[in-house]
Amino acid sequence: MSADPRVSIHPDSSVLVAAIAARLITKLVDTQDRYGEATIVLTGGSMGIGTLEAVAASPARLAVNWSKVNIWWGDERFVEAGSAERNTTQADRALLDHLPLDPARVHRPGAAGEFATSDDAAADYARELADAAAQEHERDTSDTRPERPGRLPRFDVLLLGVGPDAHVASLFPEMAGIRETERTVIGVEQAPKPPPSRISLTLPAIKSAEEVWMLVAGEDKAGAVGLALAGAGPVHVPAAGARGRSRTLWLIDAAAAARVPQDLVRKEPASA
Ligand SMILES: O=C1O[C@H](COP(=O)(O)O)[C@@H](O)[C@H](O)[C@H]1O
Repeated sequence: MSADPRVSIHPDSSVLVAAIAARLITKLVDTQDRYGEATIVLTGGSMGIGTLEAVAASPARLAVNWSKVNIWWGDERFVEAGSAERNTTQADRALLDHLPLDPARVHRPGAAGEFATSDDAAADYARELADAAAQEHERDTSDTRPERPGRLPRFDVLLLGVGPDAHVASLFPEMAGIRETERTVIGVEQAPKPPPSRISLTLPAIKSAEEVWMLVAGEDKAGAVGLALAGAGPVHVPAAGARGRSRTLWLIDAAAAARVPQDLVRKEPASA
């Protein structure tokens, strides 16, 4: 089961990242109130890192118990550890280095130099996810949390940027990765956006998340957003396939919203 998309439009990218940060902080606090911990899947790219910077700038971040936040990544660039190209390095600099996280809960995908190929690093990340799922299943004796045995832990919120070509995570249009139905994580080679070697969650793994939030700004993304929301197929428009089990939220700015089908746009009440 997956949730139909809802669209929320903000005037520009700076309002957008501040609004996403506020939502994210609230979501983490609410989830921790309910379950004692919360799990997020981060994304790279302009909006992913902009959102983390906005969280770092918000005094409300102190309301979150960061030592009980589990962190995963939807994709990573398969380059050397510490490279500024890595989504993890950028996230560390933007936010994670400044938080009292529990290192055991921060799950960075492997790097070139640690693994021979992106496939090897992907297989290792898939194992780490499956281990976390098994531990979660053993730990979870309460009846408040749905039973989720399987190869993936519960993802409370999964963030995704969208490229101008409609790629999400490192799932690019027409490439083999977007058609993957069995594995949870794949190695990607010859990605059209540099760097060419990457690791990515697959669409089934993305769709296991409770909530998927699509973060998009800029007029160069308007075509991709319009096609994704008009019901295009995921092989041509990967963003169209990204859905959460209980919520799919498109958080976008006015420029990226230029081609959103009108019936999906939430009408704001007329101002007094
Ligand atoms: O390369 C990547 O691109 C996408 C989109 O990035 P953006 O800068 O166009 O917002 C990003 O979501 C992904 O994590 C990243 O690896």
